[in-house]
Order: sequence, then structure tokens, then C-alpha cells
Amino acid sequence: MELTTALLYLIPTILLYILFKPRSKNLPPGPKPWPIIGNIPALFSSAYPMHVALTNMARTHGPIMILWLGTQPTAVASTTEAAMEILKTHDRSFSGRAVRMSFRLKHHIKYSLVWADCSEYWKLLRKIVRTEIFSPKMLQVQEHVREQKVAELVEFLKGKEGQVVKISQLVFGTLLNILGNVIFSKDVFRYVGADGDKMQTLIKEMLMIGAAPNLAEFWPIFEEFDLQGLKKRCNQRFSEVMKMWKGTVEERKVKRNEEPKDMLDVLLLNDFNDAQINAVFLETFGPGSETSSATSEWALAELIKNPHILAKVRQELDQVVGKSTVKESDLPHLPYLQACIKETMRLHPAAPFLLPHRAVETCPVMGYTIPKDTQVLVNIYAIGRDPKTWKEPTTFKPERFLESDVDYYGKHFEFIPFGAGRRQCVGMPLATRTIPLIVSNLVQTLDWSLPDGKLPQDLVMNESLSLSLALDPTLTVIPKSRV
Ligand code: HEM
Repeated sequence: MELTTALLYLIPTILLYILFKPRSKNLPPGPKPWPIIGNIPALFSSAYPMHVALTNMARTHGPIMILWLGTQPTAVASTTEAAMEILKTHDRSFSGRAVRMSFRLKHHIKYSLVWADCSEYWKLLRKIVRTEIFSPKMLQVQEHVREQKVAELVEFLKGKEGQVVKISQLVFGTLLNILGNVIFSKDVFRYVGADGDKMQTLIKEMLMIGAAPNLAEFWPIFEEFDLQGLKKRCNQRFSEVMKMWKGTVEERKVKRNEEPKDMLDVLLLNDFNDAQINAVFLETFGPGSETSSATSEWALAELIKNPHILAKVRQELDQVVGKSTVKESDLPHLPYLQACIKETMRLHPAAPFLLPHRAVETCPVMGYTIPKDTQVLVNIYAIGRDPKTWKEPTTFKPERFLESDVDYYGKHFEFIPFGAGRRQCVGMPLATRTIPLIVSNLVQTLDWSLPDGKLPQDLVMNESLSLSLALDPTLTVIPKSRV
């Protein structure tokens, strides 16, 4: 019945599309689209994952190109200059979000930080997050908790000596615990025991569902039918995950901390209601965990694959930290480690297209016209591997960051793993502490070998793109305590 109704909508839409196909002038170049389906076949039937397919297409069509995903125009920026025009010169015009259909949940989207346009509420939320939740003071208050969570990970791994472990799963759990403590001062992941990873499963499933291609994104006419059931499945996970923290929120409403100690205290102090609190929690657990764990996994994989670089990291740790455990306060004194993390983010950006932007008004870019409501992707994967900017672009070479002042804060458009401008990642101050802390502790205290007697050079570094740009297959390693 639903399908029949959908077809009744679709047929007139196709006819209208053929008759009144948008013929905006001066669009950027791009591959020739098919009627109705646009460039979907070129993109999804390619032998390469989407980020590589788009990088290859840009070689033919140039720094800014346009593709039609079904009936929806998508502009893709693939050079430093194009990124700068979008995120700096015309930052306001491109500050909208192209909202993933599966995330358009009734009680969520209204209060979303990630998916809202730059409304007054969005501005307030960002201000609170920046100045009260990830402020230098609050980050310092919680520093010892993050160090403790990383120490627990290391202890667990020491107990797994000689056994094969999937590192990303454990790092993801550690990050959920770090975030759980940022959010409401509680762990949400247990290394052992039934249901210890329930939150992890729900968050991953939600992100996976959200990242899956949704027909309604290509043909918005299908939105209300939810033909693939993606929105419904996402909503179910959201309801379940909310139940996991409901008790904590209710308890805190009754018994408040005098001084704000975590995100929940801050939100209650600012009179946030339950729906607002749920949205903020979800959007901290979601983007915070997956991106940081993918980056930590890539960094460890690169260090294992490049033993001479790992040796330099350990030498720096020996000199700066000696026999003590690496603390967050050591991180500013470990430039080589920091260079390794930057090099990881250049080669393997967790969000290779940032999050999808949207033109809130028609705007020029590099002499072309981007029509209002076009989805805009900034291909930082292509930018990070552009041979015009980077020597030996596909080689893992941390030294390049020691020799330059290029940093990830959003001023150097050739390297923007956290984005730039008004939609830049709000979690950057946390991520830039947590990831080097995890990676340095893992290599300081443990030696790593590969299963089945494989040598470092045998490590396969294939990428897959779903929730984020992930190592595929995931890194399986055997830990051994270092003496
Ligand atoms: C390696 C770690 C991380 C990376 C690479 C990363 C990357 C990004 C990127 C590329 C964006 C979109 C920027 C744009 O569209 O222009 C973003 C947005 C965002 N990130 Fe992160 N992120 C990381 C960690 C975190 C953490 C730890 C949190 C929170 C705890 C977080 C929360 C957010 C939020 C809420 C947004 C949406 C901001 C907005 O639209 O206004 N991220 N992040």
C-alpha cells in the first residue's frame, strides 16, 4: 500500500522533472547526469569507495564540480582554494546542513547542534559547549578522569598479553567512557560482562543506519514513506539509548551539584528540557566516539607498519616522560607524537567530506554559481593528498609537520580534519587531548605484533567509508607488556 502511494507521487514528479528540469546557468562542470537518477550509477557502481571515486572525478572536472544524486544537486570542492572559498570567503552562505534523512527524528532535529542551520538556538548551544563544556577550565577539571580511563584500557590490554584483540572496539569503549564522564560523570562501557557494550552497539547502529544511502535523500518526495525503514530503525535505537541515561538525568534534577562538574550540570543550570538534553547527549556520544576511535586506530596501525617512526615516538617519550605514565600535561612537550597524529588525520581523515553543508542562498564559487539548497561536500581526503601541496602525498611522513607551522585549527585550508569556519567541530579541544593520550599510552606501555606471524610491512591499510573513514579489515593485534 505504501509503495503504491509512493509510486502515485513518483510518476507525476518524474514528468514534472522532465518538463521543468532545473537549468541553472553557470553551474560548475561535472559528469553528465542521467534523467531522474542523475550521477548515482557513476558514484555507487564505481570500483572505488565514494571518497576515492569523487577524488578521481575531480581530476577530470576540476576543483569545484557538480553531481546530481537523484534529483538533488551536490557540489564537491576538492582543492585548498575551493575549500577556502566555501568555508571562509562564503562561510555564512554555506553554513546550512544537508540533513541526513534518517536523522530527521521528530524530537531530535529541533534541538540538534549537528544538523540545525545556524539558528539562534544553535548559536546558544555552540556558545555553551565552547565556553562551559569544553572550556579550558572544564577540560582541566576532567583531565584526571580521562587519564584514568586510558589507564584502565592499558590495564585491560596487559591482561590480554599474547591474545588477539580488536583494538578499535576497545578504544571505542574507552572513548564512550571518557564521553560518559564528560556528559554525566559515569562510565557507559564495561570491558567484561553481559551488556557491557550495549551503548556501543546502539550508537554504532544509529550511526550506521544514518550513514546508509537513503532513497529519500536522492528523491525527497519519498521522505514521508521511509521506504527502507531507516528512520524507524534510527528512532528505535534513539529511544533505547535515551532509556540508558534517563535515570541519571532524573536523579541529578533532584540532587544537583553546587559547582557544575559535567555537561549535565551545565545543561540543567541553563534550564534545558529533557528533549534538549537528549539531543545534546546523543550528539556528543555519536560524533565524539566514532571519529576519535577511527583516528586512534589509524594512528596505531601506521606506527606498527612503520617501526622506524614508532621507535622515534618511543624515544621522544623516554626523553620527555621517562618511566612515568604519559599525562595530558606532557602532550604539548611531545612534538613528534603530535606530528604523527596530524599525519594520520591528513592521510586518513575521519570525516573525508566534513559533514554535509548546504547553500542557504545562491552563491558564487570559483567563478561558478552554486544554487540555493545545493548540498556541499568539501573533499578533505583529496585535499590532504593533493600532490601540488604535499610532497610524496601517500607516504606516512610525520616530519613534514615538524618542518611547517600547518595546524588543524582551521586557518590552513590544506589541512582541515575538523573543518573550518562557523561549522567547525566543537569537540576539537577534547579530541586533540584524547587521541594523543590514548595513542601514546598504547605505544609506551605495550609492544604490538600482528596475528599469524605477519610482519609490519604485511599490514593491509585498506579504507572503507561508512560511519567514518575506517581501516578495513579492522586492526587485530597481539599486545605484550614492555619492560
Ligand atoms: C578525531 C576526532 C574528530 C574529528 C576528526 C571530527 C571532525 C568533525 C568535522 C569534520 C565536523 C564538521 C565540520 C564541518 O562540517 O565543517 C565536525 C562537527 C562536529 N563535531 Fe567533531 N570531530 C571529532 C571529534 C569530536 C568530538 C570528540 C566531539 C564531541 C565530544 C565532536 C562533536 C562535533 C559536533 C557536535 C559537530 C557539529 C558542529 C556543528 O555543526 O555546528 N567531534 N567534527
